[in-house]
Amino acid sequence: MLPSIDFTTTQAYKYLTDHYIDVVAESLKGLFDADAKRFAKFSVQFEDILLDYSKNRITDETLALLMQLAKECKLDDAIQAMFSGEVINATEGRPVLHVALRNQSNTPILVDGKDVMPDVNAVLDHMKEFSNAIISGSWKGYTGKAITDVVNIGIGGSDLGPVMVTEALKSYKNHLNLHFVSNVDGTHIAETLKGLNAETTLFLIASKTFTTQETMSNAHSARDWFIQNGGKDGDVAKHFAALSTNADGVSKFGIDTKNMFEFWDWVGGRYSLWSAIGLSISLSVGFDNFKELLAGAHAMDNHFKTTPAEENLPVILALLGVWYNNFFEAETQAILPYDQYMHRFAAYFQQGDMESNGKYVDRNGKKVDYSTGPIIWGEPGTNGQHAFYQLIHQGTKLIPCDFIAPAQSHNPLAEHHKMLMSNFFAQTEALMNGKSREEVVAELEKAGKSKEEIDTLAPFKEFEGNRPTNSILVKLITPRVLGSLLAMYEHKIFVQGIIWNIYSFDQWGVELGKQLAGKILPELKDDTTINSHDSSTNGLINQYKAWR
Ligand SMILES: O=P(O)(O)OC[C@H]1O[C@@H](O)[C@H](O)[C@@H](O)[C@@H]1O
Repeated sequence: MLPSIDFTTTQAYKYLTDHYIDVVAESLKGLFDADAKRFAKFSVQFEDILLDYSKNRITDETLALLMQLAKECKLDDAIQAMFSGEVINATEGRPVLHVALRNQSNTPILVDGKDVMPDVNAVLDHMKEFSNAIISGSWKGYTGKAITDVVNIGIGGSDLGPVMVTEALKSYKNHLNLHFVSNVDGTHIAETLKGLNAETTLFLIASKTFTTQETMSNAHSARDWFIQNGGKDGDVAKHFAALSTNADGVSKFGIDTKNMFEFWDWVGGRYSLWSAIGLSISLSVGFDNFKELLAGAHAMDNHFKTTPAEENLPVILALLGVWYNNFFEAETQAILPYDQYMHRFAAYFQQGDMESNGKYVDRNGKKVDYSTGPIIWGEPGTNGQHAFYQLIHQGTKLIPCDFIAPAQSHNPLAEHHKMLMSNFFAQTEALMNGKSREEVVAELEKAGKSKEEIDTLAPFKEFEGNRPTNSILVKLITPRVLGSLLAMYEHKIFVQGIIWNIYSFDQWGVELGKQLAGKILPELKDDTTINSHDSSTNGLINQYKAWR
């Protein structure tokens, strides 16, 4: 059982409410001027990851109060409850044990009194054996040729993680061509299959439930394509594998359960890249690198479980997020990786964070009267700079940003990486310091502008600064570092869910749309005029029918 505490009734929350008034009056620039040790004080290193959170609108007291808040919300008990396999996903009646999937120290983790580690390890062994066979070419397609292309068919958590990681680790990639099909829009699979050869293509049907409409439709279309292109029913086993918790569904589809890579209902979809759902990752970068990814996550799990809150990366990030979300009323959180390989990182955590903490009902079933999960968004730097940073610098909204960058590049071309990094450093400095009226005026004077021109232009060129950022500087994006980074954000989300007293591991909010689509689909079969909905929905459906 998770503790259930309304964080707005804690002592710490009351103190933070008063303390906020003082902090709002402070400038980050002033806080840095007043304390030469601010960076040393507000930064923490874990292996090859340095988190600098000094450019946040906090003081020693803020941090102490946020830590007190975590304590009053019984965060330690909640962490203990998750790692020990308690049923903390209460609305689905399940434990939450993605940490078991990367539990490289193999300590027993019990679910209903049974250690899950032997099963976890057996699937990892199966993934290793299969990956090696496909990569080495010893696994042959139906005409005796080796596999050249792998198509992962899945959506949500069965897509976003594998896509993001295979992109982030592209420099570790082998000769296999990876493709990902998620959208039910036929364009996605049709465009993917163009140019593929059925003799050398392997399909991974990735679905925890094996019932998801998009994935099942794409899987059936893939099988039809396979048969139309020369494969026989009996050849399916050589070209289709399933990653799922649903053995019945898999065999009904016609995939040999020998080619099924199992996982369990205690793995949430958006936390499943560490499970069999990660098979595409293992195929793309090799099993050893996949294992390194798991090892990095495991190291972060241990850090999260055992490190005092003051030094604990996920806890610090989470509490800073609460500070902005609930006191500064920030609505969003930007994730800005200065690494092209990580271009799907923010998209991945859109699901990770927003599906976990986008809830307005607390763990007592009551509607909350405070703000919960933020809107997560972001694009890689420097592209974002030339698109939406205007609003971050001079807009009316406060947008806390996480800047992430590797000190070393996998592609050290000429001056590229230095240029990239100069932007990474410059942006957080600019957001913090801004540019005062005096500086603007001096610059315009130097450029020879008249007094009148200066008076007109100056307000537009001023930056008030004081905009908070975290800098996450890593040595190099390796599988291990990536694993740690991902686990760091996962645990951040967990901590915030505990503070906000919500259930972070269900996703009932995605069901209603699915249900209604299920009702509407039969209505689209023929051209009968529809009048069973509101006038807008009827009007749209009927116009669609007229135009199709
Ligand atoms: O892996 P499945 O069962 O096909 O589910 C895919 C996705 O389906 C969505 O409906 C869920 O909201 C996601 O959490 C999930 O990842």
